[in-house]
Amino acid sequence: MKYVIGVDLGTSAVKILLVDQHGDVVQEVSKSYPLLQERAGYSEQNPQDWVDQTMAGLAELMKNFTGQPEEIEGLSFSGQMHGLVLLDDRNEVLRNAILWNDTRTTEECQEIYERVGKERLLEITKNPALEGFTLPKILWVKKQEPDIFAEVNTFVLPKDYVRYRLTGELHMEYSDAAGTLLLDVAEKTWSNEICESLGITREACPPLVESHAEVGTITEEIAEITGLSKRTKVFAGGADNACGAIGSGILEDGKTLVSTGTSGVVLSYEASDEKDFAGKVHYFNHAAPGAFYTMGVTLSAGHSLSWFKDTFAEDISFDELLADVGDVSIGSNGLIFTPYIVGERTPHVDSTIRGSFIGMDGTHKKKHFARAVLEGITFSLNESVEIFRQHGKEIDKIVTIGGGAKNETWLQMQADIFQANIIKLKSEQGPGMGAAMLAAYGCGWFGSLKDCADAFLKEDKVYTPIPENVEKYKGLFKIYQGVYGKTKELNEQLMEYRN
Ligand SMILES: Nc1ncnc2c1ncn2[C@@H]1O[C@H](COP(=O)(O)OP(=O)(O)O)[C@@H](O)[C@H]1O
Ligand SMILES: O=C(CO)[C@@H](O)[C@H](O)COP(=O)(O)O
Repeated sequence: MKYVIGVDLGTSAVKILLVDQHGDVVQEVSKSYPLLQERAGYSEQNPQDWVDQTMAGLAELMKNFTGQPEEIEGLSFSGQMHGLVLLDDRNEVLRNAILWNDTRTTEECQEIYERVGKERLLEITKNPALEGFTLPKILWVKKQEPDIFAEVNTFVLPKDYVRYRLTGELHMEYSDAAGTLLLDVAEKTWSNEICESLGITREACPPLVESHAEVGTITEEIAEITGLSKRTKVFAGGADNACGAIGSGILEDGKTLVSTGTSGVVLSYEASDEKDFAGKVHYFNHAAPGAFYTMGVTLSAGHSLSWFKDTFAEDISFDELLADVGDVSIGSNGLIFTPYIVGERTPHVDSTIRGSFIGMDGTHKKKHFARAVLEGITFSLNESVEIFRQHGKEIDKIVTIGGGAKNETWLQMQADIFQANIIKLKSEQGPGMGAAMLAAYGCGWFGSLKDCADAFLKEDKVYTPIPENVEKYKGLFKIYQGVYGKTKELNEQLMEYRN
């Protein structure tokens, strides 16, 4: 038998899938690492934690693998997007990575608009300046940590760094480069204009490759530590949402995906770069050759749920926490949650807004709060679904992936709130599967990613909207939408009290 490995470097954990030639997941290993939140709005991780946990995960997987290491022909990556990893001239890491959900860079976003121009930025990158993207983080380090900035030789994104440590080769690929705000998305080149306007040297931008490009093999040292063969080919991989799209078969027009990982994403396939969403949703290069995708992002989807669990129910599992949410009626007995616990991106680009529980009542128990959290996250995602519908997209079927797809009540809730059939695949690990598929395609097992998707992806269950629930949620969604405007000013006033 032949195998490939997909490594998904998520925000909560690295998830590693061993996938056989038929597309069956024969082993799955997950290793978590901490999120470092030193101050409100800050979010960092130590790149060494990613490397250590990836090695540990690969070693565990190989220990349980009964075949020969050489049967694993290829390995590829999916990675949390936008995170800034700064390297010196020996490719040593200069500081903790600043992540996609870090919102300290509002001033730098303004600077980008002033120097490049809002319209011009949208023309080149197809995206607005958002705090989470990489370029404002580079500018923040330049201004706030000049000594570190003086040492910078190059910058990469999270999975690029881990791939470098496995192969000794340093690259970035287009789907992740698109999220830096330094790429000319249509031309697929680093933008000289943006680099020059903001004083970033072109040499700091790493070489660009396609997602299915073979970039090297496992080094001897890593082969020894993990048990992998040093002949295993390593392919560049893609941004986690691009890989999630591949791993969910979002490879042609009309296909939509919802992901509930740490972030939440509603993603739609685009055959060209020519649509105009006026920057309301992100517009990036797909990891499938020549294609694109658009997406709306909820900054704290699974993160809201894990925050709630860690704060109020630390000692129980997600399954225990959610065991009785199905007994609570729609609307959580008059309780609404907005998931803005680190600010928001879609539809409200706002780093100051924070979350709320509205309608707390003396009768509410933990199960009401837990259900309200699920409902609030799903309402937030529905705002992205609405933007797509307003731009003419027909959305009657959505593939669902990510940690949140493990819960049946949540999946039915998605069907009722999105008013669409929700398709759960056999594996909810879309990004890891997408990475494995890039390796399978790169190894030449299939003529196209679409052929690979047809062979690998299997539907498990479909959740259809229940008309009575749909009606109830329509009213609640309107109330939810009102909360942002009513809490915006209050949150601005609270700013001075935040650490
Ligand atoms: N059994 C479960 N039921 C519902 N949600 C879950 C469950 N297990 C994990 N989650 C949610 O999934 C999130 C992690 O999803 P994942 O796709 O692995 O994220 P990431 O790729 O960002 O690391 C957690 O933050 C948590 O909220
Ligand atoms: O910032 C974005 C997309 O623009 C996030 O979606 C990150 O890519 C992190 O993904 P997860 O860890 O939640 O999968």
